[in-house]
Formats: sequence, structure tokens, C-alpha cells
Amino acid sequence: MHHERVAILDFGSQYTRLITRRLRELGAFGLVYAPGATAEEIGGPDLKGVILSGGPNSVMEAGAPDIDPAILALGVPVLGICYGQQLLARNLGGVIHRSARREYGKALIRLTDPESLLFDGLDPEQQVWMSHGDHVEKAPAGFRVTAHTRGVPVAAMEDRARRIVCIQFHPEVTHTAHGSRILLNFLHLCGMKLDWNAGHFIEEKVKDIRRQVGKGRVVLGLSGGVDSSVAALLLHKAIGRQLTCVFVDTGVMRKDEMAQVQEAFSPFDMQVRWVDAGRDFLSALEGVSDPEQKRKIIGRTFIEVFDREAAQVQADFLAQGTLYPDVIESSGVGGAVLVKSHHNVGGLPDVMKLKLVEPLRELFKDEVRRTGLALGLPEDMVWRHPFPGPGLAVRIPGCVTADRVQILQEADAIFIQELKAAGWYRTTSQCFAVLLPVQTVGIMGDERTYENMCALRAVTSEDFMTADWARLPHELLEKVAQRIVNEVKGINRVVFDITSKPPATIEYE
Ligand SMILES: Nc1ncnc2c1ncn2[C@@H]1O[C@H](COP(=O)(O)OP(=O)(O)OP(=O)(O)O)[C@@H](O)[C@H]1O
Ligand SMILES: O=c1[nH]c(=O)c2[nH+]cn([C@@H]3O[C@H](COP(=O)(O)O)[C@@H](O)[C@H]3O)c2[nH]1
Ligand SMILES: NC(=O)CC[C@H](N)C(=O)O
Ligand SMILES: [Mg+2]
Repeated sequence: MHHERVAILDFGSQYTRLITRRLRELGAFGLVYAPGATAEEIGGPDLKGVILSGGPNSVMEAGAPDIDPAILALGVPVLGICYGQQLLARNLGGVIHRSARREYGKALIRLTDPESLLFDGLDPEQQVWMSHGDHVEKAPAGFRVTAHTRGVPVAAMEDRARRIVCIQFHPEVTHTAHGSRILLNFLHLCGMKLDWNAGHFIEEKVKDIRRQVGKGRVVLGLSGGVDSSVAALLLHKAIGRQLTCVFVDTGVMRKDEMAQVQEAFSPFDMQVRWVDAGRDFLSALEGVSDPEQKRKIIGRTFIEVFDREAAQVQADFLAQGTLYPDVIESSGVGGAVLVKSHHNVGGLPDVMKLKLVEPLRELFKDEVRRTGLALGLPEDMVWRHPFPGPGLAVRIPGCVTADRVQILQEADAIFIQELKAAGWYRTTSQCFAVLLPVQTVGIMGDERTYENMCALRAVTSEDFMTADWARLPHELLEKVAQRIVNEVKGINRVVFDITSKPPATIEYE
């Protein structure tokens, strides 16, 4: 039994995965295909619609990616977005122009056809998000123009008879005010049931994992964070005893982290190896202060530990809880720039013996949480704030030493404890203390001190790609600062970070 599906042909847009994400939110399953996929490859009784994504090319260049014309004869509705619209317009006899001025960012469209299928239920003026240099000047025969902007005569067009609908803007980004409604209208046009949910995702992934792994053995890096915990439960469901989880104590974890994870996983019947590699990590990091170098060293040390553990259980696969935002920020997918090397993606060595299993690679954090709940992961694990693999090493700018790690662990534990006590843990997305490489003068009990400065970072974020600083109450901040200065030897000053992302990142390195 196959689930109803929308095929998305990816012409290289930065937002292709956001399309699949929006579809999942609406209850529809979308599968991404290479632009050259044929009608035969994407067809089938489960296919309900086709979406052509945006892309960096111009349809007027020789060799620009094209679609198999037989796709339009499959009889399912087709939605062209941006490059997708331009491609359909060109192929069906419309006229494309290179615009004198690129349209980039917010734009207002005016709807021109009250009978439009795609804009059903929307007001005549809509805020959308554009990103293009070419535009459709004249729609092909059979199409009605359904929207225009000041600069673009064909911001949307539809051929109702053939159920081909096209838009120049991006409905998948949140800046398009009613983007989800527009996608929903398309899904209705496709006649989809909209019953896709976390349960189906789990079924689908269990099948994929079995297919990929066969009779092989898998080691999984289990950090106790929500991503790897959800990945562990999924793999456990799929392959049971073929899975061995490896928890690596990096020596730069939060206070009592290993004990907490041990307790959380004790009810599950999983094989877990608890590896104390603190000395390996700290000695590899000795004297290193450059942020990217620290990340690379940590990535490499992780792999060394995993290789060693994998050899012990004769595994051929390494499973990780990598999510989509890790992938974009680390590797420049779809032209995105390298921000920082997440240890599990950009930090991996070029040659690896183990093959990767990453069942959550397409998902965003909130979707992973929903999947975790569906798999029976306890609530307090599901709602844990994320903790990066490089751990406290990226919260201690400059050189990392065992002493500095211990100071930070104590300060961080106080912050988290007080957040929970004040009921602020669940309303924030990620909170932690940072040990700055700055010493300042203080006065305690009439004695001069010259000690470290600690920053408190608290952010709210939906997907960790952007974040705002959390407006924590002054009383709470005061209590945390007081306790840290009084109880943690080595810190005599506490500051609160009020930068959003961008321009800052959440972590300090
Ligand atoms: N200490 C660790 N031991 C074993 N594996 C780890 C450790 N830290 C990170 N990993 C691996 O690296 C992956 C990425 O780490 P990341 O922090 O993004 O995810 P997570 O720890 O599972 O979840 P969260 O983002 O909620 O902390 C993890 O899913 C896990 O596979
Ligand atoms: O597992 C991880 N390995 C890493 O190398 C890494 N770097 C950042 N992060 C987490 O990613 C989110 C975004 O962080 P930044 O705004 O600092 O890029 C935040 O939630 C960070 O904690 C990491 N997680
Ligand atoms: N975002 C897009 O799909 C852009 C399409 C095309 N490259 C243009 O500039 O018009
Ligand atoms: Mg983590």
C-alpha cells in the first residue's frame, strides 16, 4: 500500500525542502526528485500532483534544466513555482523576458481572476515573497493570468482545463502571507486526502532503514538530545538488536549529562555502550583556540571513537540524528553558504569507512519532536533544549581546559535549574551559560577579585535557523546571576546576551 504522493521536481531552489515541509504540515506527503526525472519514474497510482520548484538557472540559457514533456500528460495537476512557472510558460508557447530590475523580497500581487483555483478564498491584494530576474511577459494559449504585480504582468497564471497552475512567487516561505492556503488550494485541486502524519513518516522510514541496512549492523551516536533519541527509537523499531547505540562522554558535556541519559534510556530495551572519551577530546583540543579548528578536531575525534566502537560490534553503518538545518548550514546545499561546520556534517572527515544512516535528514526540529512523541519518547526528553555535539567547547571561546569546563558546568546547571523553577524552560528554545575569555575586577567580602565573566544566552526559535533573545524577567536573571557569582568559584560577573540570530548565531563559536 502506497501513500498518496506529490512529486516535487527540484530545479535547485534553496526552498525545495520547505515545500515538502509545508506539505507535511498540511497533511500531504511530498517526495523530491531530480529535475530530469521522467514521467515513468514519478508516475503511479499514488501520484496525485506535481510541483516544479524554483531554481537559479534562466530558462533562456542553453542547457537549462527541463522537464520530461510526458509529465504534463500524466493527468495530475501541476504547480509551477518561479523557475517552474517560467519553464512551463516557455515550453507551452508563452513569452519570457529578462527583467530590467530584479524583484527580490516582499511584493504585493493583485488578483485578477475571481475564479482562480489557486487563490480561492483570498483577498484581491496579497503580500508575497519574490526572488527572480526573469518573468513571464505573455502567458501561453489556454492560460488565464490570475495575478500581476506592478513590475510583472504575469505573477500567476492558470490553465483550468489542463489543471496547470503557476506562480512567480514562493508560497513555501513564511513571508508569503497566505502561502500555506495557496498550497492547500493546490492539494485540494489534486484531490488529496491530507491524512499524512508522524505515524506514516515512521512507517515509511522503518521500511527505508530496513532496505538500506539489510542484515548489517549499525552504531548510532546517542547524545540524549531529541534528534539522536528519536533516531535511536526509529532504528530500534526497524532493526532491533542490529542496532548498538554509543553514548560518547566528550568531557565537554553539561553537568551530570551521562547519568541523566542513562536514567532516561533505562526503560528501553536498547543496547547502549557508554564511552568515556573525555581525555581524548580534551587532549586533542589542548592549546587550540580557533573556532573552526576546534569544531574540526571534535568532529574527527567523534569519528575516531565511533570507528573504534563500530569495530567492536562489527558495524558497517553509522546512524546520526542529523536534521535538515544542520545540512544547510554546514554544507552549502542549493547555494547556501557555510556558516559553521556542524560536527556531524561539515566536521566529518572526507574518507569514512562507515556508511551513514540519517533518517531525520529532511526534517525540521518541531517535526522531530512530534515524531518523538509518536514513538513514545518521554515528554521531558522531547522538550529538552538542544545541546550541540561540540558541547561546552563552543561555549568556552578560546582554549578549553578541564578547569574551565568545570566552572561552566556549574554555572550552566544553576541557570537551567532556575529556569525550570520559574517555569521558563518550556517557553524558551535554548538557554545556556557561556564562559567568556575575559577577566574582570570585582569586590567580594571586601576582597578584590579578578575572575571570569559569564554570559547567559536564552533564545526562542522555531527551527533554530533564526532566533530572538528571550525576554526573561529581571527577577529571574537577578537570581541566576546572584547564585552563579556566589556559588561558582571562578566567576565574578554575569551578563545577559540580547542579540538575535541573525546577526549573531545561537552558539558563540
Ligand atoms: N555525545 C554524543 N555521543 C554520541 N553521539 C553524539 C553525541 N553528541 C552528538 N552526537 C551525534 O551527533 C548528532 C547531532 O547532534 P545534535 O546535537 O545536532 O543532535 P542531538 O544531540 O541528537 O539533539 P539536540 O539537537 O536536541 O541536542 C546527534 O544526533 C548524534 O548522532
Ligand atoms: O549537534 C550540533 N553540532 C554542532 O556542531 C552544532 N553547532 C551548532 N549547533 C546547534 O545548532 C543550532 C543553531 O546554532 P547556531 O545558531 O550557533 O549555528 C543551535 O541549537 C546549536 O546549539 C550544533 N549542533
Ligand atoms: N527563484 C527562482 O526560481 C528564480 C528563477 C530564475 N532563475 C529567475 O531569476 O527568474
Ligand atoms: Mg545534541
